[in-house]
Amino acid sequence: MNNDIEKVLISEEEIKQKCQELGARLTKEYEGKFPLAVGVLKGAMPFMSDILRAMDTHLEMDFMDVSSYGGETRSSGEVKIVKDLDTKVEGRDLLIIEDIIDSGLTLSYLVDLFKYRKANSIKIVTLLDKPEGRKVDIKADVVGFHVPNEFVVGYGLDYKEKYRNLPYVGVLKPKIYGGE
Ligand SMILES: O=P(O)(O)OC[C@H]1O[C@H](OP(=O)(O)OP(=O)(O)O)[C@H](O)[C@@H]1O
Ligand SMILES: Nc1nc2[nH]cnc2c(=O)[nH]1
Repeated sequence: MNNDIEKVLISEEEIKQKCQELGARLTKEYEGKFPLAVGVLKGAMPFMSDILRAMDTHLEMDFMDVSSYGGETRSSGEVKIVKDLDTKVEGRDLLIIEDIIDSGLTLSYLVDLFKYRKANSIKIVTLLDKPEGRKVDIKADVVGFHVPNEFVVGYGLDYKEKYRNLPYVGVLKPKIYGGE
């Protein structure tokens, strides 16, 4: 699997340090509160696991699965709920955890949904931000790293469901896209 990677953009060590730093920051921001951390499946799973374990505060976890993409790398522009939360959102302080904001369609849909469901507050935390991909105006409150306008994989991010288990973020060799 590692042989399929052309270049590493963000190393395992850099991700570890960033999770500690952001976890400490969120610990202060949520002191005395009981936030509901919402992981957006599947990509956010590794980041959610690491950043929440770096937070020294009580919190609740739940998961949402929405899909804004077809089978491959291009956005269809559609967002649909594949799995909804089990938890009531009304009155809660939401901490949405994402792996990447690209077009912004996924998060824009989720923020509107959670506002409609009367969340008390909504904070967006994303490991990666790809500002050049934006199609709608949305910003994260907490960003780990900015990435260039390239398709990235690893640490939750897939290409055809593979590479999510890479411990770093990188770019695939061109032959992988053309090789099937
Ligand atoms: O800003 P956007 O252009 O909407 O892209 C970001 C979304 O795309 C990816 O999810 P995907 O729908 O591929 O599902 P996955 O997490 O299960 O891979 C990623 O995990 C984000 O949720
Ligand atoms: N794997 C992957 N999924 C994405 N979803 C939106 N942008 C990306 C990206 O660059 N890589």
